[in-house]
Amino acid sequence: MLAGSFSQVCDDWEHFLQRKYKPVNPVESFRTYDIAKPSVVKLYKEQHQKQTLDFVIRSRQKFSQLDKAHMGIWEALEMLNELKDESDNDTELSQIEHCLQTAEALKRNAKKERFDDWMILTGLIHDLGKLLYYFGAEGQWDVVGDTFPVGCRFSEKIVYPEFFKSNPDYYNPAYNSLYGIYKANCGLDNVLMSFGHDEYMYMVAEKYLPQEALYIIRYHSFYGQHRENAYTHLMNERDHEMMKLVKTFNSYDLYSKSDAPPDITKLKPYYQTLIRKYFPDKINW
Ligand SMILES: O[C@H]1[C@H](O)[C@@H](O)[C@H](O)[C@@H](O)[C@H]1O
Ligand SMILES: [Fe+2]
Ligand SMILES: [Fe+2]
Repeated sequence: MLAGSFSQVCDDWEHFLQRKYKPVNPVESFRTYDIAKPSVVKLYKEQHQKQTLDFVIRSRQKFSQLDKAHMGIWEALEMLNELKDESDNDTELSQIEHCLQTAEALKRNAKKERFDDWMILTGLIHDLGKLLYYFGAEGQWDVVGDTFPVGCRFSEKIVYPEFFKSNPDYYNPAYNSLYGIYKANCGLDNVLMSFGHDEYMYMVAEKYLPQEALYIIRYHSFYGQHRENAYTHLMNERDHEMMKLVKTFNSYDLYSKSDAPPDITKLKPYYQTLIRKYFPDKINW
């Protein structure tokens, strides 16, 4: 036990040094999974093993009821304050801080980029689905991390593709061809993604936000597509249009992680007003 935690401290320290002395190129120093924290590797090992088509169908069913809580957006953000995302190699901050960093980065560029205010709001709430962790998820592996389609071949472009070899679907001929259970260009609407905070928050926000915002929330962790373009064969026209927005959003989600921690109390009034414009006081989770 003691030896275990000692080696954990050593691993973390080594990771810290590797990151600290890696040449700082603002873009290249993010998502460097070749020098990942041990918690990140462990997370993806479990995620890739357990996210099967069957699991996704059951999780969607379980969480689409929205019977887990009834609360407001800011309340939800505060609840997320304690959560540290084990899959994230780039931030040690809590999730409320990450959400505010993303929103603030979008706000700073809003005029220049002509972002509507819902884009800023999307930054604020995009990771709120991580509350799943407190609502009966099985661990962090079904809450955080990059997402990918299930029911068809796992792309080699997904982080740690080798871990898919312990997923039973990897060996199922109905699921391991290029299209698997899907048709060419069927649209991501018709594709089942690994279950996690994106899909859950999409369900929670569905009644309240414009389609573009919902699309960003639903696919923001789909790096296999928005970064690697590995699933274009499943996309339709609408996906191509919408995916541009996801790419734009991603640079604010990712690169704001190096900004200074936000002053939560100072920012609260602005965001409460913005939240009120789109959401009622309390919503179903
Ligand atoms: O580790 C991160 C984190 O969990 C993010 O919230 C998610 O959107 C990313 O895809 C993932 O790489
Ligand atoms: Fe996320
Ligand atoms: Fe995020």
